[in-house]
Amino acid sequence: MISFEKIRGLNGEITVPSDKSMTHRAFIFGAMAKGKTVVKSPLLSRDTIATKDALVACGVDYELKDGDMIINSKGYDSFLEPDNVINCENSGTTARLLTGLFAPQSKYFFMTGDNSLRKRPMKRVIDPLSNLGAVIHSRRGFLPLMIQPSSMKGGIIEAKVKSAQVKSAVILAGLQIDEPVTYIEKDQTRDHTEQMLKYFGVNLDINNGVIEVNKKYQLKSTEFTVPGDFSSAAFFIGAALMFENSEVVIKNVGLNKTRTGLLKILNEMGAKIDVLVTKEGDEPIGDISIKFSSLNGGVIRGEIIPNIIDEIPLLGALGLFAKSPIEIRDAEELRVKESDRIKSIVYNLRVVGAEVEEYEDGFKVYPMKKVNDKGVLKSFDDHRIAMINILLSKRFGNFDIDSIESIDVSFPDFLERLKQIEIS
Ligand SMILES: O=C(O)C1=C[C@@H](OP(=O)(O)O)[C@@H](O)[C@H](O)C1
Ligand SMILES: C=C(OP(=O)(O)O)C(=O)O
Repeated sequence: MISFEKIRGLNGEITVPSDKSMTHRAFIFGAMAKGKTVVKSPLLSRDTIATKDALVACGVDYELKDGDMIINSKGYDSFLEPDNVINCENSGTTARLLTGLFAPQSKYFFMTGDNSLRKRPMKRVIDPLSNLGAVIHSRRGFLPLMIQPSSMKGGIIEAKVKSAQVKSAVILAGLQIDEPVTYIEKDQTRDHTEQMLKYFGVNLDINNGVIEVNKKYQLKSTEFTVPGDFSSAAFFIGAALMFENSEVVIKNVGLNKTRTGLLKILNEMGAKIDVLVTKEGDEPIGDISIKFSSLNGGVIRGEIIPNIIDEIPLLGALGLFAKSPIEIRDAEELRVKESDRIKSIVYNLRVVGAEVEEYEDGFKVYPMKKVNDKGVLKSFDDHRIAMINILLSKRFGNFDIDSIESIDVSFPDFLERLKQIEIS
């Protein structure tokens, strides 16, 4: 059990850890490319280390030097067959992307994960990869799974779920297959795989949600710098809007437009947010400034949902402080994250005293009327829920949290960085 003193606000300039999604991909692409790749300022957290360790098991060399990851690889045609089970730990991105990477390898791979990951669906990647000829056995669509040698062929895959991980798994397989592989998604999901492949010398044909991997590609080794993680920055953006007297600048954040929907939503709700782009390009970077502002509520649904998927629980917490309810719909994907994030956020907002309605695909949070005297917030072993609980605990001062250990998945030094800008 842990509790925090109440704070009054946040003030100052801060940076956030490097992007988790981009670090996973940089580690994977660096392993696929022949030669030496330098990944500058990667995120070193439980999730990204799981990806690196899996690739070390395939014979790829990773060396950390002054905070940069130096990858030496003979290329994906020379991966070794791991002689043990690969543990993807807590990381859905590791499990889904590596299933796509390994499926065409004509080797045996055994994969598992921690208690949370073993409950998360893998059928969503097994089915499309099997349609391309992969042979994958799983425990009823969940980890553990086994990939068996097969001969994969081209094909057209239509997205059944709004998931960048599924899209990326199909692309990673497609890059190793001689025949064309096409992936069609109706709702745009984060496109780091497509954008970052350009840095590794691969330009995919992309048109209106149709992504074509036309042939087998070899990746070129390169140098890639990972910017700050927008989803981690979101906690400071949210905090600045939860604590009056706040004024925060978050430096060097990745601003890929398939990730920053939260800014658009908050702007529409009346938040004072400015963005200064410091580097244009396929993966733009910039500084985000936020001043405390009171928000109007609203209904959020439709195609923006995949863009804000990891920030939705935080939006729920902001609903407590808005002038009218915040309602989220079309977000059923939240139910299969590290925890059932609809259940988790609804539970915690009720602990602090909020009126909340739960729906199969979302929730509705009413503005806070009366704060409960005390209670225990639960993190459900979910890093993003744990960080929201820390903010709620510091905002109200009278709630304990059962555990915050899970934050090492994406933001190991969250408390230390928050402390740098706290006004007590
Ligand atoms: O591709 C990625 O790096 C991710 C995609 C999203 O998951 P889904 O693909 O399951 O939506 C997101 O929630 C996760 O944090 C990271
Ligand atoms: C859902 C998340 O990650 P993953 O799916 O990689 O476990 C997340 O970081 O919020």
